[in-house]
Amino acid sequence: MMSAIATDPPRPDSPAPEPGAPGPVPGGSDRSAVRSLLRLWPYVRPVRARLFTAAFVAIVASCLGLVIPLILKWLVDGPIAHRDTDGVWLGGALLLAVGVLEALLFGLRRWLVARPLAGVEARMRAELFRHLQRLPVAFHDRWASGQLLSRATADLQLLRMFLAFPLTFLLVNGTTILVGFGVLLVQEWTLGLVLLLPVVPLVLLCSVFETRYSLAARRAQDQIGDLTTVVEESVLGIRIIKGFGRHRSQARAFRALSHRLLGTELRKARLLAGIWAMIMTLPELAIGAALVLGTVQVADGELSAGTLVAFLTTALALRWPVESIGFLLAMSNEAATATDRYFEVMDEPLPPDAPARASVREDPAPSAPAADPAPADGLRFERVVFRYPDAPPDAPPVLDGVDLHIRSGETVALVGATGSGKTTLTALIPRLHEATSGRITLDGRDVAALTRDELRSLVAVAFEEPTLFSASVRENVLMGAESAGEEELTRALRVAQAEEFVNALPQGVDTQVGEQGLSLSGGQRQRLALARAVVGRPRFLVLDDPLSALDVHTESLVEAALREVLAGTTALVVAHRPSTVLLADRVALLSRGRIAAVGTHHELLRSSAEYRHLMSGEQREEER
Ligand SMILES: Nc1ncnc2c1ncn2[C@@H]1O[C@H](COP(=O)(O)OP(=O)(O)OP(=O)(O)O)[C@@H](O)[C@H]1O
Repeated sequence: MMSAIATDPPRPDSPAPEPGAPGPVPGGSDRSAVRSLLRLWPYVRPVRARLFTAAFVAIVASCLGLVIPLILKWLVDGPIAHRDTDGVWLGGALLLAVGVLEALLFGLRRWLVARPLAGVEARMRAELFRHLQRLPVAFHDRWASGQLLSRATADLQLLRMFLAFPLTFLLVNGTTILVGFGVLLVQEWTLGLVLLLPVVPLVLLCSVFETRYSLAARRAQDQIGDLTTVVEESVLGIRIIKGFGRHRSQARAFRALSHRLLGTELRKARLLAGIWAMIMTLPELAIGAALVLGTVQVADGELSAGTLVAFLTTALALRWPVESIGFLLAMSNEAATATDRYFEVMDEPLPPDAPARASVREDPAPSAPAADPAPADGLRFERVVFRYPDAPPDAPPVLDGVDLHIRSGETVALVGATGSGKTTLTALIPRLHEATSGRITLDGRDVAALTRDELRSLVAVAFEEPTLFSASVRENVLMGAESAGEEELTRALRVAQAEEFVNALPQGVDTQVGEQGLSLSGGQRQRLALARAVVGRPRFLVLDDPLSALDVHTESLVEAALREVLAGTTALVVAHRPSTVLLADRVALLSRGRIAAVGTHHELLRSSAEYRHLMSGEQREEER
């Protein structure tokens, strides 16, 4: 994955804007938080009954709070005015009962939503992970890993919080405000209208706030992704950082990013503080005005003291629902942004399993009839062109018409200058990248027409940079062929000359080799990766310089064992060293995007100056 800073999909590696600068928001001006949030419905659907029940319970609980002013009115105008002690006790008991019931109902609401919403979060995370696993390598080349991590963690947490809290409470508080104003207008409509006065300016302010806050929220969430990338790279690259004494520059990069994030968070806080100040001040002013007017009306005998008490208590009970709107909107905005970020990844189309491209091709190769595939035709590249999707448009393709036939059972070494496209060519066989044009056939079958499973069962790969997972040696090797038994595992380890060092590990093949196999040496990791490639006795084997990290002695031992494996398979082996080249029956020279020469090692030494130059190490050896 790229080390990069992301803000603007679909190029998540574009630089983040400066703090304060308007950040890009997906969908541009027509982005709607509601439309974004509606996309969560398929995930919420299975738990809708619980969510609606919880919302209903919360509405009942919240509206119960509005009964308290009515009891107070009855208390003031009735028992208190008539000095009826029993009535006062009854009123007190009623108030207590309503309060306790309200608390119990809010507790029930929380119980109702907690488990289902954790389930929604887990399901969304699992689907994101599954999608990420199936997205093509080109996608992962483009996206910074921290951006993906933050989507899978922080953004999904935000979504769960939104579903648990703001979603319900926007509904609950909205209903409470409506019912409350209804009660106020019924009690004394003139005073009710005074309280309604701030509504228009508040709605306008909220809509301005929403637009500004969503920009800041998007920027903050992208910056968290950038920060995650830096932390992840600093941890994974700790050896390089220490080896080159780069702590300070890494710390500087981290500080710069966290400073940007701080700026964005402060902007969010300022926006929130502004809207909150308005949301708190305007209703307070209206309540103050209503209090003065109401007191005058009571003094004039136009209004009972109980009604005024009930009116003001209802108005005060509505303070929290009104005041909460600001941060509920803020949280909803962040959730909408998190939803956008989540679906940016989920909307990335998956490559079709077996594209129709192969079957509708206009120029089928005569050597590979689709209806009757030639058995044991080996591996063929036919006019294969490949250009990286993110390469500049004027750059020449990395592969520009590769033609090569590796006969069944043959091993061909692929040789070329560094950067000539050898790794790229090998990556096209298991379709880690799709060829831009041309085709690759395995025993006459176009790889583009094979399903991923078929392809994986035919081809095994080992790359120069061996990746091991935090699992046991056994699990790492058997990843190459899950059905392989103990015998196959031992054979594969023997071929890769890994048996001895694996047996010396504390728990042998059951030893956990840690994240990226960091507890093993480079050569040991490379041998386990090689064992993984050969364990399933694949029909086609693709090895990208698999012995580069081995010492000369181990290399010759691995080569001797590998010869046996290669004898029974069709293989393409990227080779930098003459010793690896000698494993092959023939050598193909990749130059300027094409196969410039094919022949045995000695034929090419005679006929190709470029090959002689590349193999000059061996020449020196021969001279010696
Ligand atoms: N993900 C990518 N996006 C764009 N260009 C890429 C990408 N990966 C590799 N390239 C470019 O493609 C070209 C071929 O790279 P490749 O890794 O296939 O070369 P190679 O022959 O295997 O090199 P080496 O011998 O050094 O391993 C290089 O110019 C490289 O910069």
